[in-house]
Amino acid sequence: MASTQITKIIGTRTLSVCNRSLATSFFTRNQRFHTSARSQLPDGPIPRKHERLLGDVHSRGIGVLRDPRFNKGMAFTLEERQILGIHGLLPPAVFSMEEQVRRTVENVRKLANPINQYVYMLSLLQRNEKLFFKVVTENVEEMSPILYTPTVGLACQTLGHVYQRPRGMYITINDKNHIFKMLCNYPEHHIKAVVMTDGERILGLGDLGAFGMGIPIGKLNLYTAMGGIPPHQCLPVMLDVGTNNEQLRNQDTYFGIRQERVTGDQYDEFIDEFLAAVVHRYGQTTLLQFEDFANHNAFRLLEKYRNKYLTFNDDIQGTASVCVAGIMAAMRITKKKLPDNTFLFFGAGEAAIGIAELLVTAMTQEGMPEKEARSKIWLIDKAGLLVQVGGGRSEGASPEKIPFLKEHKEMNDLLEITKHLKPSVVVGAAGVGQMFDKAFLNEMAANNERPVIFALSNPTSHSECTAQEAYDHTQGRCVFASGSPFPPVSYNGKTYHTGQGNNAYIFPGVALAAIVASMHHISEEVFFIAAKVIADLAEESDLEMGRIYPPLANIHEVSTNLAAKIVEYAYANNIACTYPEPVDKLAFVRAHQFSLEYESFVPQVYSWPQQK
Ligand SMILES: NC(=O)C1=CN([C@@H]2O[C@H](COP(=O)(O)OP(=O)(O)OC[C@H]3O[C@@H](n4cnc5c(N)ncnc54)[C@H](OP(=O)(O)O)[C@@H]3O)[C@@H](O)[C@H]2O)C=CC1
Ligand SMILES: CC(=O)C(=O)O
Ligand SMILES: [Mg+2]
Repeated sequence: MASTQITKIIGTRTLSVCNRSLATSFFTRNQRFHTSARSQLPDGPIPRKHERLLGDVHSRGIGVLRDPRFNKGMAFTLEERQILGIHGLLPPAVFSMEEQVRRTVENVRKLANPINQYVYMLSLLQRNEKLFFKVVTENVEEMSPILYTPTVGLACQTLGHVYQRPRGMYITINDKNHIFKMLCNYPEHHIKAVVMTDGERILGLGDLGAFGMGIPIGKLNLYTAMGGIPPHQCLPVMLDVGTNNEQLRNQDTYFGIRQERVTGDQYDEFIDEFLAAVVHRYGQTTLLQFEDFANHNAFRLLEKYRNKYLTFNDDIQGTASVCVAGIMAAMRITKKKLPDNTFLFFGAGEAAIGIAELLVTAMTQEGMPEKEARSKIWLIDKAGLLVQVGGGRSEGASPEKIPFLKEHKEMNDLLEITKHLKPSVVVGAAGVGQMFDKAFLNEMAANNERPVIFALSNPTSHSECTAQEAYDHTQGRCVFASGSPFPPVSYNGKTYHTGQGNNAYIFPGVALAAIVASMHHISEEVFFIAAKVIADLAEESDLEMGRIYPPLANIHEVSTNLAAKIVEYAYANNIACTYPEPVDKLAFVRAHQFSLEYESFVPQVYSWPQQK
């Protein structure tokens, strides 16, 4: 023969059938085939670790259809059906992925009830992963309210009914001292990101215990749909230490441990052990995202671990970033500089304090001394305005509130405070719905030509006001954003598409960068960079229609560009461990993203160059 014919095989299943070693390499390299891998592979039996990894890959026949990572439903071609031994197991028609996407969207629309839509989509994920992510990514504005806020809140509240199949890991306080062994039960070996919650502050819905698992699952679905992070690299975790929600504990469908929350040293040791076990199992640069922990744990755990692990708190830092981005973009409408404003926060928790701190950074970058920047920011908590009152208040204030305490008389009525302080920017982040009423919004409009009003609390039922209310009661002059999405608003013959001030604009891009660059840790500066990138990506046409964020429909591209900027920062500041440094950061990021297209299972033939 003039040239040696070999088979280049695309598609892990066929590959595994022909050559186990090659399949191992193929799979561990994120489904990118390298011919050079052949010589690097050890002979003999594949180590146990890979055996499990390849467990499903060996199967032909019905197993292919039952594995969501490889199933294409009726998109398998006749040739593939024959090769894989599934011919006859499907109806004869062959549909394209585009047809499948269209039909899925139609089916979702037919289900008017959001929770049914959520269940439908999650069962698609459990059936056909590629199709799920293709549908969500290409229809993100329509799908995000179903898979994320507000419906995910409802899904968490009813998770006992909605639960279908295992996803992620449930680790309880009773598993202390065994967590590493438990992690070894997880079938994926290449986890790069863990999103975990203990369920104590789920959105604005309070303590939902183990039902809070809906949130890490939802966030990680967005990692892939909005950031292109491969789903097999993501692990959602519920850290179940009990729940203080007695009603929930007594529900017959409740599936968490039925006891009050464990606190103190036991809790801390549990979290410590979990984090150490994760990095022991998956490596020091595994990203650890804290999500929806209660305030009393969130701040201190962030302080404890921020320089020890690759970690961030989404509710504090991600929210800060997206809100400051929104405020910066809003300044292009109000024509003010940040230091020209008075900021008032309704709420002084994770979200509000995180935003306030990043605002201080932003104002100091504009040349304002820190003390003066802090003087521009006022916060309200359950006890009213954060004031010092002869030092009495500071005794009770948590450490993160102290830098914002003011020497001022006590006040606790939002309207009175607004009349008195005349803020130009108000941010609602207390998790209490309907606090921005007509009188309050009228007052904001009376004091400002373009009042900036953010109603960040989630889900929609906890939003401080609706978009329609904000426009109606400010004569259409407000600059509005909300944590949960609102449909377009009509006021005085004009339609406004309001922006979603949600950390979903931040965490997929930050996580993508952290993963691909194997960042050592995530500094505060990363969130400031992210805020600037997102603020700049809002175009004049967005601002004109009332939207201070780039359209959610573009979020995959937005996250990709954001990640590239952060990767650049990471290499410039020596916190990237991936070697060598890529020249083209954007191309580097794209090369790591999950492909939304089906892979072919048909072997392709090519020739080696003729040997002389
Ligand atoms: N849009 C987004 O991307 C995000 C939105 N959020 C939303 O923000 C909300 C708050 O979250 P988070 O900051 O983490 O929660 P926290 O529990 O940390 O903070 C809540 C804050 O609101 C204050 N508060 C509660 N009730 C009242 C009241 N009746 N009057 C005045 N203040 C009150 C609390 O006061 P005290 O300190 O006295 O207890 C606390 O300061 C939630 O709805 C959450 O969904 C959160 C993260 C991201
Ligand atoms: C969006 C989010 O993280 C929250 O509401 O908690
Ligand atoms: Mg959250």
